[in-house]
Amino acid sequence: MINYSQALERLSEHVRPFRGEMCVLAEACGRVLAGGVNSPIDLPSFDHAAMDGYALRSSDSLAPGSEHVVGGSQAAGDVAAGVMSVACEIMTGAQLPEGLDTVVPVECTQLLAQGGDGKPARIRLQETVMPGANVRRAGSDVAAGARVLGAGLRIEPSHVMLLAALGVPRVEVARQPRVAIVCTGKELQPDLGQPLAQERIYNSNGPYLCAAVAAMGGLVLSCDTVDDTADSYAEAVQRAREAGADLIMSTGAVSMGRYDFVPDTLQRLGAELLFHKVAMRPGKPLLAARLDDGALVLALPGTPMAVAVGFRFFAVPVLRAMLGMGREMTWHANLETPQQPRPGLRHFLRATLALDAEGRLHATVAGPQQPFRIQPFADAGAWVILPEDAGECPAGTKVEIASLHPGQKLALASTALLGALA
Ligand SMILES: Nc1nc2c(c(=O)[nH]1)N[C@H]1C(S)=C(S)[C@@H](COP(=O)(O)OP(=O)(O)OC[C@H]3O[C@@H](n4cnc5c(N)ncnc54)[C@H](O)[C@@H]3O)O[C@H]1N2
Ligand code: MOO
Repeated sequence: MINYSQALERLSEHVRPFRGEMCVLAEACGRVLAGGVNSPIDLPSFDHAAMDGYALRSSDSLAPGSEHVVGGSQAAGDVAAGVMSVACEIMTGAQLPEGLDTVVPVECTQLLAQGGDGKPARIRLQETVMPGANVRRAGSDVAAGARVLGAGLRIEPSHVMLLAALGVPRVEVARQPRVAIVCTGKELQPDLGQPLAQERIYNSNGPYLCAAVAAMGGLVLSCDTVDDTADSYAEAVQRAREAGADLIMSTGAVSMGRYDFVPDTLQRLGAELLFHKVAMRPGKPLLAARLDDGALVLALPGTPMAVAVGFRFFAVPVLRAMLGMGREMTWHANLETPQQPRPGLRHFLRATLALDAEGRLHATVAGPQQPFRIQPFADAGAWVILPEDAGECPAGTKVEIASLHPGQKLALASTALLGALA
């Protein structure tokens, strides 16, 4: 049986990063940059005041008690005043008049005289002002031409703020992977609003995969529920292929049972089998294949945690590679709960994370890890990954961890210590 690393490598050989396409900024959140972005402008684009007050010349006295004639007023959005040789009333965000280079906050001044228009005419400084104080220099955040975001970055709201500030109206992003989902099983009830017949179960894998694909930045083309016949499955795969799927994910019918028709059906469709059965728990019966038009098929075992593991540790790397995102960072934590994994299998365990007072990360593996149980998955914050040769793992063992949710950063269990770790 193939091990996890070999299986992933075999799959990855068939994935190339997708071409880029232009996307307007308003729709770019969650998309992945296909190329780096350089700043077209300085940010800020002009020297401006950081406080409401008065702009001064640092060549004049800035000592407490010094008096200054105020010769104008400048607000954010005002066209720059010409060269000034006396103080100027100024508002936060306003351009500094040429010749002035320092701003004193209004509360650090005393108003001595007003003009007929009610505007300040003369002030006295009450505190020492440092030359250059309270001025935000042009380019001090971002210099024109600087690389601000790199290719492979998933665009988050913070990136949208930066790109908007730079006046970037659209960005080049990787084309979204098109994913079709096929859930097999005559026991499945896809309509969640309907009461269950005694012999049926709600289809939870389908909605999970739809949500997970979308969270990873993929495009769900379809989510079919089909019965336990090879023909229905073949037709659903064929439909997905014709719709232009890059990745077809099915659930169920891939193990040893009488109705486990997936391997034979894919072969009948002319697919190249990449592997079937991976030395891991849960999700061992997983199968990967490639159709002759290049679409990849991940046939996940139907058990809910086999689907979760298959998605997180096979589909996510594939989608990342299609999106040009590169490999994920590896994180580690101290194991809180001793484990005796079965030798030769890679184990993926649902766990919660917490930080201790010294900032060390600890992982507590949820009690029994039966693969049909969904509640511990919903309660978890991360996966603990034990390699095939982990041996006995006492408490305190340093273990690899991965974020529970695809496309998401690690979430800590302790609400007091919620942190951005990745
Ligand atoms: N004799 C053996 N039996 C089994 C083996 C084995 O090695 N030898 N492997 C077990 C393992 S491990 C798994 S995982 C399952 C995988 O079986 P299938 O891929 O054929 O999946 P199904 O039998 O169709 O379903 C398994 C389980 O999951 C439920 N299910 C299926 N689809 C959904 C869905 N969309 N939403 C919610 N739940 C779903 C289904 O009702 C079954 O309970 O095989 C073991 N057997
Ligand atoms: O792959 Mo299975 O999920 O261990 O029952």
